Amino acid sequence: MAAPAPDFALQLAHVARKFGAQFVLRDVTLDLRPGEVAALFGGNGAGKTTLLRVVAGLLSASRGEGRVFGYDLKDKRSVREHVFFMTEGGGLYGDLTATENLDFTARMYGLTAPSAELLERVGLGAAANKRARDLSSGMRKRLQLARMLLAPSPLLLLDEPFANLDAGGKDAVLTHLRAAQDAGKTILFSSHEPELAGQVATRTLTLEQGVLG
Ligand SMILES: Nc1ncnc2c1ncn2[C@@H]1O[C@H](COP(=O)(O)OP(=O)(O)OP(=O)(O)O)[C@@H](O)[C@H]1O
Repeated sequence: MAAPAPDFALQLAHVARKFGAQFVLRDVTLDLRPGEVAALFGGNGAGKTTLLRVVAGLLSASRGEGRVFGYDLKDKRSVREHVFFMTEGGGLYGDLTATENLDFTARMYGLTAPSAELLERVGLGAAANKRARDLSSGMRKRLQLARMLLAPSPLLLLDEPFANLDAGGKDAVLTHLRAAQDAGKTILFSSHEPELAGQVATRTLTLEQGVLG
């Protein structure tokens, strides 16, 4: 691959990933420019989460190359510094309360503790003192959304951000994704909900047979 090209938020060239003998990703090539919002579709087991994990620096590619803001995917430390990866449970500490989880996230990024208003913004004001493990699945998703609002990372990777949310939660995700888009962030998110995803995505991608179309 050519020299780092930081005018791209993400570049993937012929990325493959296998588990055992099975190739889940066969040949994924993708360029995302800063500010693009890409929705990633594909049936169950198509490899969406696997692709997000490769981009997040959590899984290595079996073949191919990629860069995040010019940093080689193999330079996992630099990649992780530029990426926020939102999954339902990832990055949450079950024993800590919602407030403590956000304080921890803020410290991780070298920020001061966020105000209680942040939890209000995602509809979790009443659950501030509940431990993460005692939150419902949708409430954990909202807590993840609050973590995303804190993260200074320029590339946001979101695994099914609309799943397990009620109508208000889905609206909150849309609102905050639009705000992140307005702030110039690049976003790649997987979804099974084309109607919702289409309200924010500037691009749609589909994974099928390990190839991106
Ligand atoms: N760590 C792993 N070890 C072995 N196989 C794995 C591993 N992670 C994922 N897979 C397999 O890779 C395939 C793709 O899984 P992945 O979770 O990426 O799909 P997905 O598109 O996100 O699916 P869904 O829409 O159902 O969430 C599946 O067959 C899955 O079993």
